[in-house]
Amino acid sequence: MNAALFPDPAMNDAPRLHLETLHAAPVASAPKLAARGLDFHYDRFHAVRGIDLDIPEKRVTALIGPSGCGKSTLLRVFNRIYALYPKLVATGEVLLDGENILDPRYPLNRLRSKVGMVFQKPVPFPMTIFENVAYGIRHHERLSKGEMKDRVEQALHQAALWEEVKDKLGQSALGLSGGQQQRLCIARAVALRPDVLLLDEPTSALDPISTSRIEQLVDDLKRDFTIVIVTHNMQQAARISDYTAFMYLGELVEHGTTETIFSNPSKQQTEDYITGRFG
Ligand SMILES: Nc1ncnc2c1ncn2[C@@H]1O[C@H](COP(=O)(O)OP(=O)(O)OP(=O)(O)O)[C@@H](O)[C@H]1O
Repeated sequence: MNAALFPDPAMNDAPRLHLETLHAAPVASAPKLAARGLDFHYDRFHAVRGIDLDIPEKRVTALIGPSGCGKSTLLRVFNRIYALYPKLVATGEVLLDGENILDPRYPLNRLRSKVGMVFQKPVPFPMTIFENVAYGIRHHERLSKGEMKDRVEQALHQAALWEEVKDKLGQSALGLSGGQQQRLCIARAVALRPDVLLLDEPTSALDPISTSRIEQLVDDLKRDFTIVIVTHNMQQAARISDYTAFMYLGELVEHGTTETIFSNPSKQQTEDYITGRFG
């Protein structure tokens, strides 16, 4: 299905979870990220099957589906992280701005700077808050001390963490709360100024208040980044995503605007899942 033909939910004034028919203009631009005939094998296990999916630019796309359906695998293929391990094979294409990132000639360094990832459990490096953010930047760019300071501050602002840490940048990141650590991981990712942010269940280890801060943050970040988020939480998908893709047993069952998927899905399986009849 082609997201370019979908109405653009972000152009609609209706608040989230207000499930009305949209009358917004279609998204005209080419997708930022797209899977074409994508398959993935863990050795002999065929985990992702024939996925065709368009991810629109500067929008939030949620990947939902029951445990083991391949959401995290698909997300990991989007930044070729699987390439670190033997016997893991992706075939087909993942196009980032039209270029196939699965092509081994696509430089991994470039990919890492364009596609950032945040994992389920926040894992700060055992170093200072400042160094956590600066570390990745040093791998990709040569900045003066002043430029680095500005860049770290900007990333911490973008991750809505600056006010809480500005007076303790030299302290260990391990002393932050779980929610703060996750925002630090988001700061680390956005500090590289990627085009795409992949979030793998970023709130599943967090309390409700931290979860709501991250959700608000995701809504803010989509001004600057294309976001793909894996979530088990249907309410969360409905609250924060513009598009939703429902997967089952490695296949993409249905993909559309979040309003359509939640109010008027075309497949029975989708309806059963979002209404909690299975999964
Ligand atoms: N490293 C691995 N080696 C072999 N099989 C794996 C590996 N990782 C995942 N799988 C299998 O691939 C399938 C998809 O897993 P994946 O983690 O992508 O699902 P998921 O939808 O993200 O699940 P969950 O919601 O529980 O995190 C599952 O059947 C899983 O057992």
